[in-house]
Amino acid sequence: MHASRGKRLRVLVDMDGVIADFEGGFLKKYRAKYPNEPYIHLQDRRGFWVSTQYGQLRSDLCEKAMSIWESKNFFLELDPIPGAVEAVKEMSEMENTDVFICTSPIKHYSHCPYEKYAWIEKHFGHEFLEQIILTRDKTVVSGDLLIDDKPDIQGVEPNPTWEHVLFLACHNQHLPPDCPPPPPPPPAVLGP
Ligand SMILES: Cc1cn([C@H]2C[C@H](O)[C@@H](COP(=O)(O)O)O2)c(=O)[nH]c1=O
Ligand SMILES: [Mg+2]
Repeated sequence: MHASRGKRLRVLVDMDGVIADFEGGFLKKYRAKYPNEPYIHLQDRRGFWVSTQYGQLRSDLCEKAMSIWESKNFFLELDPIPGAVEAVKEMSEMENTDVFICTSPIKHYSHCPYEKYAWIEKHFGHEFLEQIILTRDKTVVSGDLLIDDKPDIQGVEPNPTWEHVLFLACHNQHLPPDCPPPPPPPPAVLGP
């Protein structure tokens, strides 16, 4: 459809959970730093926010979880999701197609923005640095498709130009297709 109108297809590809293994990298480093604390197996992950689910497990674990991705080298040392780098490179070489990496940095900015750039350079090469979009609000970015593992992508623009393609991840694989995420469960009631 786009090619017949002479228009190029613009694909926005998320980074964490789509091309970089945020969940696997988190769990590995969390268990190494807090070997005596409880943790959540990847198959038991529910909901986009790791910090929220760890906070539900025990309130102080929310901050412990956050300390992992706020640490130096967390983002830089993430493994690629198997096949993802190759797939994005292939897509970026397709005719009439422009690919951008569209990723949200954390607000604790000491390491994350730099490391996201360094990760892209390491896995895609220097040229690909032209194709990075760092934003906390993906709704204001224009594109045709946004491939992203977050089920609900919200921001100031109520009608983004892109169509959201939900990328399968451990935290969203139980959601029914095309449905908004369920509300969070009520806090667990602890016995006496
Ligand atoms: C799970 C989780 C993630 N974050 C941060 C980590 C990343 O910087 C963004 C997610 O970026 P994406 O572009 O939407 O993939 O969010 C966080 O702060 N807390 C969490 O629990
Ligand atoms: Mg993501």
